[in-house]
Amino acid sequence: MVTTSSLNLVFTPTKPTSLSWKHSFPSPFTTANCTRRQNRKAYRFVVFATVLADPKPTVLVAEKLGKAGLELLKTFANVDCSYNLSPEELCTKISLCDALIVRSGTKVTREVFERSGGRLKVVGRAGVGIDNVDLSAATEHGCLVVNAPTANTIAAAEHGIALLTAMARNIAQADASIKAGKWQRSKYIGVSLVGKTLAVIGFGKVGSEVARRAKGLGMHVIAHDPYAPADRARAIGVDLLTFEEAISIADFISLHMPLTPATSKIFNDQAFSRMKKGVRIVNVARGGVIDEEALVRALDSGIVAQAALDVFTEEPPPKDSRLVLHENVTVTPHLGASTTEAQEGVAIEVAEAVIGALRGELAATAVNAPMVPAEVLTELAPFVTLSEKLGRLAVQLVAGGSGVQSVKVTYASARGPDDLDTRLLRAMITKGLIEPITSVFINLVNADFTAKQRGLRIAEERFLLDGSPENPLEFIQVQIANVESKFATAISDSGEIKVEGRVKDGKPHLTRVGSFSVDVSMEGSLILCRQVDQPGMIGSVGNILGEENINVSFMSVGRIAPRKQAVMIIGVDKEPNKEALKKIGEIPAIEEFVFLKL
Ligand SMILES: NC(=O)C1=CN([C@@H]2O[C@H](COP(=O)(O)OP(=O)(O)OC[C@H]3O[C@@H](n4cnc5c(N)ncnc54)[C@H](O)[C@@H]3O)[C@@H](O)[C@H]2O)C=CC1
Ligand SMILES: O=C(O)C(=O)COP(=O)(O)O
Repeated sequence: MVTTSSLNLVFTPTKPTSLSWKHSFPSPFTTANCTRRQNRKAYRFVVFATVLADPKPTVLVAEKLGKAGLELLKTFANVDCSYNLSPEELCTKISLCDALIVRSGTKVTREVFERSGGRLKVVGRAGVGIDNVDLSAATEHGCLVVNAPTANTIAAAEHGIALLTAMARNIAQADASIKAGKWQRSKYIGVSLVGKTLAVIGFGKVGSEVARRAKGLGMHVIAHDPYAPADRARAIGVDLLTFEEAISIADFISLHMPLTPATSKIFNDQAFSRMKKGVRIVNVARGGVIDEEALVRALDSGIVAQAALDVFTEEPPPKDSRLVLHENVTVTPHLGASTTEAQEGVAIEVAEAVIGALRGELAATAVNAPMVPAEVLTELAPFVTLSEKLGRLAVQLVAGGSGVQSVKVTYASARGPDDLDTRLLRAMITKGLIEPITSVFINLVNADFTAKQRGLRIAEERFLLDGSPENPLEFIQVQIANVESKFATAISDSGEIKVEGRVKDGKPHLTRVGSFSVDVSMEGSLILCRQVDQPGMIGSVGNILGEENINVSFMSVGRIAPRKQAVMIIGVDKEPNKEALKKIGEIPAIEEFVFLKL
C-alpha cells in the first residue's frame, strides 16, 4: 500500500525494507513484562521502514521537557511545545504530528490514536510509568511507544527515602506548625528507622535503589516482587517474600511497582487488615495501587500510623480529599522524578528514542514490540526482507486473496529452536501477506494483533538440517492452505500454495514455486509463466515486452524434464500494460501466467 502522509512508518511495496530498532514487551502487556526492562541495554527492538517524504517530521511535546532533549529534537524535527492541552485540543492537533512526547500528566487515550489518522508513529514517555498511555490502542494502530526507563531511577529512589525520613520525623507537619507560630516539641516526637523492617513492594530499578539506601540507614529490608531475580535481591542483602509475608511483618512499606490491572488497588481493606498496627506507608509509584478510601479508613483506625504520598489516583487530587488533608499524611505533587538532573536525563533519553524510531534506526526503549537482541537482528536482516517478499508473493498467487486463513511457515535451519528467534520473520511474513490485500499497514508492533483480528493463523515449523549452524537459515517456505490459486502451478502436490526462498549473497531469491525449483532474485516485479518446454519461449516473451519498452532484468526457467512443462520467471522493471499481458497469454505454448509485484 502507498500512504499519502508526509511521514510514515509504512512500507511501500516498491521500496526495500529498512529496519528500525525498538524495545518493548510482547503483548499483552502484563506486569511480568516490567522485569524485562532491567535487560534493556542488552536488547534492540525492531520496527519498520520509515519513508520520509517531508524531511522534517513534527513532534508534539505536550508536557515540559528538559532543555537538552528539546534541543536534540529540534535538530531533527519541527518541535511543537504545547503544554496543558485539553483532551480535545490534543486530539485535534495529533493528526498533524508524527510523534508525541508526554510525561505523566497527559492521557494518551484510544481516541488520540484514532484521531491521528495513522500519522502518529511514536509516543515517547519522558519517564517510566506508561499507565497513562493506552498501549493496546497504540499497538492496534501500529504506533510504537518508547519510554525513558533509567534516567529518573535515582531521583525517584531519593524521593522515596526523603518521604520515609520526613514522615518518620514529622518534618512537614512540624514545619507547618512552626510557621503558624507554634512550638510543639512533644507533639512531633517521631520514630526511629534503625533496626526497623522496611518492605519494598516492587523490587525493580527504583525499589532496589530504595532498598540499598534503607540498608545504609540501618533498616532491615525485605521485598516482594513476583518477577525479581532472587540473586539480585540476595546481592543487596534483601529477602524476597510473598506479598502477605512482606506486608504483615513490615514496620514501613514502600511501594515501587507499576500500575497494572494486577496491581490496581492491591493495597485495599484486606491488605491493610493484615498489616502490623502502626505501619507506615510510602508511595512513590502510582496512586492507583492503593484503594485511597481504604487507606483513609486504615489511618482513622490506627492500623496505618502515617502515610507519605507522592502520587494519587486522580492528579491533582480533589481539594477536599480526606486522604490529602489527613493529619497523618504527608504529600508531594508527583515530584519523584522532578530533579534538574533527572529531567535533563529523561529528556535526552526520550528524545534519542523518538528520533531513533522516526529515523527507522535503532532505539533501545520501546514498550510495545517484541525484543530482539541486536546481534540477532543484524544476522536476520536479509531474511527479514526475504520473509516479507515471500508473504507478498504468496498472497498474490491466491485467487481472491482475502480468503487466506491458514498459513504454514517452515524455517529450515541447522540451528536448534532456541537459537533462532523467528518473531521478526513471522511479523514480516504477516506484513507481506496482509498489506497487498488491505489498506492496513503492518509493522512489528501490530503484526500479531492484525493477523489475529483477521482470523489469519500462522503456524510455524522448524526443519532441522544437518551441518553447520553458522548460517541462521537455509530456506524459508510459506504455504497457504485451503485456497485456490490464480496460478495453478503454485499449488504443491499436497494442495497448498507453496513458495520458498533463500538468501544468496545477501539478496532474497525465490527458489521454489509449487513443485518447481527456480532461482530468481526477488526484485522489482515478476511474471510467472507455465509453458510447454520448447525453444524460443524466452525470445517470444522478451519481444512482447521489448515492444512495450519494458526492461527485463532477468529470466529463469525451471523444468521437470526436457520438452515437458517448465516454469519461466521473468523479472521486469515496471508493470506491463494489459495489452502486453494479453499478448503473453496468447503465446500458444503458455498454459498460464501471472504478474506479481514484490
Ligand atoms: N513518582 C514518580 O515521579 C516516579 C514514579 N515511578 C514509578 O515507580 C514505579 C517503578 O519504577 P521502576 O523501578 O523504574 O520500574 P521497574 O520496571 O524497574 O520496576 C518495577 C518492578 O515492579 C515489579 N512488579 C510488577 N508487578 C508487581 C506486583 N504485582 N507486585 C510487586 N512487584 C511487582 C516488577 O517486577 C519490577 O521489578 C513505576 O510505576 C513508575 O511509574 C518511577 C519514577 C518516578
Ligand atoms: O517516570 C515516572 O513514572 C513518573 O512518575 C514521573 O512522572 P513525571 O514525568 O514527573 O510526570
